Amino acid sequence: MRLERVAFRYRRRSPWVLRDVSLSLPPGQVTEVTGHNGAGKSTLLRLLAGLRAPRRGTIAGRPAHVGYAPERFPTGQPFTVRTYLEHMAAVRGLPAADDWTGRLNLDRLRDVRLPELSKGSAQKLGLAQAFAAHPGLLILDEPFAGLDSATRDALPALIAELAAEGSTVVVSDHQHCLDDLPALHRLHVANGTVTPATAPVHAGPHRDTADPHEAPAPASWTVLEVAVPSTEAEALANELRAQGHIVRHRERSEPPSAPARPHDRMDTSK
Ligand SMILES: Nc1ncnc2c1ncn2[C@@H]1O[C@H](COP(=O)(O)OP(=O)(O)OP(=O)(O)O)[C@@H](O)[C@H]1O
Repeated sequence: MRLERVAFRYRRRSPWVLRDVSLSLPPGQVTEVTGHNGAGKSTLLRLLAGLRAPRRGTIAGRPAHVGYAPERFPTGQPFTVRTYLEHMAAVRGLPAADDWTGRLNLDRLRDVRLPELSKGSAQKLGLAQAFAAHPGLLILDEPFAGLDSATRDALPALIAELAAEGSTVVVSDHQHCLDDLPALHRLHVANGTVTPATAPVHAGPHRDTADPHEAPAPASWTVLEVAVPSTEAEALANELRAQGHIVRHRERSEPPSAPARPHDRMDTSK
């Protein structure tokens, strides 16, 4: 898929959101899109998905099947999760695919009506319908926002799986949850332009607001292991992520024994 000198603004006299954007998105590539609030990430994703047409320039080679999960999934529709996914499959001429509800931890909500879904569950349904589209192009707009830890941790592997099957995947993700994916391609949106971001965009405790062109990555990283009761894990993980830290989630049935002496602390620099 190729964008050639694409420019876009929402209204004829409003400011240009994107100007002169040229880029290629090959099959099987996962691309992370970053940029400040209001930079134009969602706009770029809507153009890629075909929901908006460029005012200038061309977009060529868009795959026939596009899966798109918006930043905020609309829940005003009069369906249950199950009937919504069945309708979407029918509209697309595909068999109803149940497996994505299971893989996105939505199974127990299959008979819940959309307006009754929590924000995170609605987000998962948006992802399920996008994955179920058998997409040659998968567009996910801030998919990690509002997800529970288990789904957040599972999502990169699901994205990588689709890419391995040949899908072109584009994800806006200001939390950098995809940084562990090998061969992740990065684009940065700023001032109406879209440029490759070559280095990993880690900028320490304030990653959410960091600009890769302004904030150098720290020289070294320390991995701390913190054990908390499961009931407190999600709140703490969200708090740490909000501060810009990278958080991984691992369940244990037994509490780890507390270190007996100060030098027993686990403090591993990498
Ligand atoms: N439907 C719309 N009509 C008019 N202007 C819009 C519309 N959607 C977005 N904009 C404007 O386009 C610009 C880019 O918005 P966009 O949502 O693409 O940015 P973003 O990088 O995704 O921001 P965020 O990180 O806050 O989601 C902003 O100035 C925004 O106000």
